[in-house]
Amino acid sequence: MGLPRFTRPKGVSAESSPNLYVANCGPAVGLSFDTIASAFSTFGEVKGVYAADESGTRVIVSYSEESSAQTALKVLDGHPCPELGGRCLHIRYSVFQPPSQVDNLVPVSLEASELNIPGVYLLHDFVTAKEEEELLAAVDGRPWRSLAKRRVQHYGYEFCYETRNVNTKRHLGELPPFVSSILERVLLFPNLDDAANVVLDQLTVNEYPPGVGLSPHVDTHSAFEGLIFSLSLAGPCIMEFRKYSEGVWPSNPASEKNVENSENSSNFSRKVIYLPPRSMLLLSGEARYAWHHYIPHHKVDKVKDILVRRGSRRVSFTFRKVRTGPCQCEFPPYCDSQI
Ligand SMILES: O=C(O)CCC(=O)C(=O)O
Ligand SMILES: [Fe+2]
Repeated sequence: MGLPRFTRPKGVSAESSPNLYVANCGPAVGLSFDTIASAFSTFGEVKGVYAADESGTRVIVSYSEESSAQTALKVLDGHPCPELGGRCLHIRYSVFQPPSQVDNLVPVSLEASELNIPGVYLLHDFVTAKEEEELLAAVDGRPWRSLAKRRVQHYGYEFCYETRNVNTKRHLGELPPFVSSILERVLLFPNLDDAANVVLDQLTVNEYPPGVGLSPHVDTHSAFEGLIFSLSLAGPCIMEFRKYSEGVWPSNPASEKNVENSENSSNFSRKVIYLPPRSMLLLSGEARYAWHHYIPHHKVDKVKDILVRRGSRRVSFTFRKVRTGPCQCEFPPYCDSQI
């Protein structure tokens, strides 16, 4: 049984609720959940008794009616309870805790192969710490454009966030010299069928402050070709992949907002990977065309039971090839060129 999402209120004067946080009570002091439910049912119908935390000495008693919780609190708080071996309970109203910012509930993979999504690859230490420093210095020497929550730079072609597309008629010029060695190195990526065809001509640099992520999206099929490379620098993050059942995936940015923090994940599969600094992610095939990618807006991520702080910033370099004709991918339900 997972822990319920009810906790002890922070202040003393919490609002009344049908859920009680009961301390000095639980399996670790010899009281089973059934015994506790039976004692508390004197005051009304008990919906459930749950561990409040891992201690075994604090429980949540959940009543059907708020009035039952009020009576139980009045009678039992600070008084010995004869039905519980005379124990003196400490009771407060409990409050509903929204889903944790940190605990994503989906285990975070360290390797792309664990995800079982065709077309996702991750290479660790794609650049050295020195190269990372140089790349950061290079972009910090160029003008940033401020968006609502993060800063961006575009090279090759500008990406327009309103249309989620690029104006192919407005070429901004070659990609800057400071990424030349990266462009050469991506050709050596072990998972490319036809390296000769990889001529990346668009670069978006994103700078995320702590707690800022990116809404779930698929890079527009008609805007970019099939390979998307993303280099993570300066700070880590996690990336979630979502595959929506056909027909329910959000087809426009406005509806994406509604699903961003959706608890109702029955409409999509979720997989999560950890992106350490200096790693290069490749999205291709199904991963690029049919899965949304999403960076949760966390300051801290839970990775294999370890809390990993995002750092003062994360800077990503996303390399793509601008598409000149319609997309003819094998994923028509997800393709803006084929709907
Ligand atoms: O920051 C990243 O790694 C991903 C950026 C991204 O998905 C995008 O620019 O479309
Ligand atoms: Fe993207």
